[in-house]
Amino acid sequence: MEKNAKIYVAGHRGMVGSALVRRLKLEGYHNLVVRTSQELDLRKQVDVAAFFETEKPEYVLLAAAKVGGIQANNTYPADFLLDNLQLQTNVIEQSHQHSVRKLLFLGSSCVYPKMCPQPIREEYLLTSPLEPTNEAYAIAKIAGIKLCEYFRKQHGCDYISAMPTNLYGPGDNYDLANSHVLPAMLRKFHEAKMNGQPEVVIWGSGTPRREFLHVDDLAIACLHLLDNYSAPAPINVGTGEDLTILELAELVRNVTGYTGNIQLDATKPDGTPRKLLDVSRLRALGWEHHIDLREGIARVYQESFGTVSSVA
Ligand SMILES: NC(=O)c1ccc[n+]([C@@H]2O[C@H](COP(=O)([O-])OP(=O)(O)OC[C@H]3O[C@@H](n4cnc5c(N)ncnc54)[C@H](OP(=O)(O)O)[C@@H]3O)[C@@H](O)[C@H]2O)c1
Ligand SMILES: C[C@@H]1O[C@H](OP(=O)(O)OP(=O)(O)OC[C@H]2O[C@@H](n3cnc4c(=O)[nH]c(N)nc43)[C@H](O)[C@@H]2O)[C@@H](O)[C@H](O)[C@@H]1O
Repeated sequence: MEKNAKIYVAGHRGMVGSALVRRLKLEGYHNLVVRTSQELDLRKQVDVAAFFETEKPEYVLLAAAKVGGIQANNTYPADFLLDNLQLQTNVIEQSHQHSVRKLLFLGSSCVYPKMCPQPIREEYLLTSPLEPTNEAYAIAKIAGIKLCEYFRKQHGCDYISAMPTNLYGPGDNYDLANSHVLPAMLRKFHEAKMNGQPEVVIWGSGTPRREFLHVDDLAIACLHLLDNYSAPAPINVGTGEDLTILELAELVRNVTGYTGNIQLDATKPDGTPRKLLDVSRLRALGWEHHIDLREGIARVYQESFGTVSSVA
């Protein structure tokens, strides 16, 4: 991308969108277009069309979405399917209508089948059933991947799809009911330490394995893909390393300096047993992650809770 290119970052106040804006500015891109959801509800087709007609962006980074952790996905499946289908379809269609030069669509590792061989290669998409707790969100994301693929096939549009693993970083959601596991654990362990609580309860069996990537590493990967990737297939973005939820809890306990016990709540769902991404395709393009998980958690803990980690 040229440094003066007009770039629309959809979802710029979110965790991913704000990381993209920080990285774009750092790399000297200054012609950025942004709108909050209050200013432009991307679910409204007419408003999205008017926005593209006025702004005519050259590049689109689609980081707006309805996002949440396992419980939010499982509780509000109609919202997750409908909101995401509407907003992504409007943005992708209007990008075509207004001759956007390149679009990056953000999917998620949950698009892959529940019982995928590990590590997950991009070609495993749509080979067997999805994990039920996030089926609605995954179906919306698969529709987005396919819409990008089909616009490329039918109209020659340079639309690409990145599949990030579970992300964390500045600007994460810390709501205990709707957040992802890492921000939830940071908050739970921090509050337990501050309040002198004897135990912290974490959800499920503790045995599912997850892979975590700092959102600043993701932002670098996204810009790298915009310059170096042009193909219909989605491309995985992750570290290629995972750990169990119980191991993660021990890591977060250690970072926060909490000394109490960890209790498991088996009434809560585990979700998919494992979703480790095969990141060889992206590595072959010259990208590697830089932020180690322990270092990243310590950094986020300090930024979000104003507390220096005991192990940083
Ligand atoms: N978080 C993860 O672990 C993770 C993992 C893999 C992939 N991803 C993908 O990364 C992308 C961004 O996720 P995130 O974690 O950054 O989510 P987030 O922090 O919740 O941010 C989402 C953003 O989307 C915007 N948005 C939502 N509904 C909208 C609407 N109707 N109209 C306009 N804007 C709307 C919001 O804008 P306002 O702030 O203005 O309301 C918000 O800033 C998503 O596509 C997600 O699938 C995330
Ligand atoms: C990246 C996102 O991943 C999401 O799946 P998924 O990794 O299971 O989402 P998380 O909500 O991060 O949960 C990951 C694992 O951590 C366990 N866990 C333990 N304690 C907690 C807690 O306090 N809060 C939360 N949230 N989990 C907790 C949870 O049961 C699950 O096994 C999908 O639902 C989304 O669609 C999206 O793809």
